[in-house]
Amino acid sequence: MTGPTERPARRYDEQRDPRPDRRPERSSGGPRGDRPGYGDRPGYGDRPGYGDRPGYGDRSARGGEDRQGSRRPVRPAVDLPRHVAYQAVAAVHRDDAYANLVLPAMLREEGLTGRDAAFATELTYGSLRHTGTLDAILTDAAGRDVARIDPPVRDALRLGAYQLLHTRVPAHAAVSSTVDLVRTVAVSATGFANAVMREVSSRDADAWVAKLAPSFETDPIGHLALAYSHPQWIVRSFAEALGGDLGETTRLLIENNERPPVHLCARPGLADPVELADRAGGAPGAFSPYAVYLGGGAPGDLPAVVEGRAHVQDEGSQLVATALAVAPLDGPDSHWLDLCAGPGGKAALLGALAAQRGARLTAVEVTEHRARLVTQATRGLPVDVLHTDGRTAGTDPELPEGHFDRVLVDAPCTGLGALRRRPEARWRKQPSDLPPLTRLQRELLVAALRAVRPGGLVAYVTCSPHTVETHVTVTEAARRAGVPADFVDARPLLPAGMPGLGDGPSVQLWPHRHGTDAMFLAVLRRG
Ligand SMILES: C[S@@+](CC[C@H](N)C(=O)[O-])C[C@H]1O[C@@H](n2cnc3c(N)ncnc32)[C@H](O)[C@@H]1O
Repeated sequence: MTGPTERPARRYDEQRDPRPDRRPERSSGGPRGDRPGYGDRPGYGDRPGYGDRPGYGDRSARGGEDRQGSRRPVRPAVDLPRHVAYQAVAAVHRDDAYANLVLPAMLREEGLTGRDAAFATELTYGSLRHTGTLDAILTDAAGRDVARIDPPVRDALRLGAYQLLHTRVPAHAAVSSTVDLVRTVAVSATGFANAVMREVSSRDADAWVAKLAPSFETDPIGHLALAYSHPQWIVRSFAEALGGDLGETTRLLIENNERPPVHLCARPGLADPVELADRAGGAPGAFSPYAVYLGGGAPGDLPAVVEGRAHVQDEGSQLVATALAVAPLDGPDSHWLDLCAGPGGKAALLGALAAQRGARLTAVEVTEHRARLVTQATRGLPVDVLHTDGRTAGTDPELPEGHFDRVLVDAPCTGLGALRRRPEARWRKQPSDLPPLTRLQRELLVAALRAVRPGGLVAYVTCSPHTVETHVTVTEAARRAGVPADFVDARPLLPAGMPGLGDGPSVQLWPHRHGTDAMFLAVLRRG
């Protein structure tokens, strides 16, 4: 069993690109001083271990002076990409921020583009994904539990260790830039940081895994968790959903550590995916007739997205929403319902399909802010947004019993199927999240079965493959619904020839098999 193999071909050697003139400043009158969200943000100083240190860019913290106060030539402190990566990682750990939200904002604010933006992104996402393994290595290298290292120093060391073990940044550059970074946040810890980084650099990633991971033979889950940086309970749940196949589980873990492409949905009747792919420099999707794959860039700036003819949406999400729309149905077919609609990706696709079919979609969302997002996402489409609790479906006069022909329950879930898109998520989720979520999932599905008409269809969807959120929830809800419900084979509702769909009747998509998020789909027909 080998360790992580992720080694981007990108070289980033600060020796070649020091950019001293682009160093961020945090002087009192400078642009950073009064900017919310960075060093002077409200609350920054309240957190133990973060706030009481010299801020980044403070010259006294940059190595311009030694301990005796004598001047040495001022060296560049930290290049802007590393600085931004550090700030993003610190915000994730300090403020519970989401990397995919804070990082783009920081990149924009700092004017980082192209290779610099790619490097900052790689460092941020990579070190967050690999946190579990990096922490085990840092604990060993430091000779003390990583939890006992000051948070700012710990974040800097994680970034440094990531560069050493998972990028082609030369070791000397990774070590010296990390020490420089530590100097800006905890000047007294530079010697410690230097020693830890040198120790980390004494082995490559595979050798560290060989040293620290339990053997695959005696503890396969523990081994995979450390080798591929996932919590053990998540590895166990993936292995279970994959029928105990640890080879496949390994491929999934590897895929979760890769940066996924952006997927667009060309809204049916409003955009042509081939044309959109041409214009956006992407490629049409492999499975969804509406999908376009992009290598990166800023999809929100594309004219088709700005004009509401396309939206960003994982191909798996497109496939499960489309499956509900194409499932054969006898009788009327004009009332569609999306019971968990926010922020509106599937409602937008279903709304566009409803427009072509003379149907109308009711989109329900319990959170006001997210209900507003649904309204924005579905503007111009035959969609009515209802800000209410979906569990009232079948009893609420606006969501009458037996009224709807097709119902989607895209249930709130742990999101374990989308870990590749949310680098920090795997460390935030807990097994204790499951019981309240599965109760809610069951109640929403029971409500959906009340609201659908006899003969009508309900699609139950999660972006989690955890069997408690998928098979157990569906089976339990069908049992408790109080109306008859039969499983429909969901496999023929996906594009012909799509491989790896299993034995049915439900379908589990996988990043390593299909290149999609791990979406689960079960389709029920009310008797
Ligand atoms: C997985 S997300 C749905 C994603 C959405 N279908 C899309 O494609 O953009 C689940 C949504 O259900 C909402 N939700 C949670 N509990 C709900 C409830 N009781 N009734 C209605 N919506 C609920 C959450 O706020 C969240 O927006």
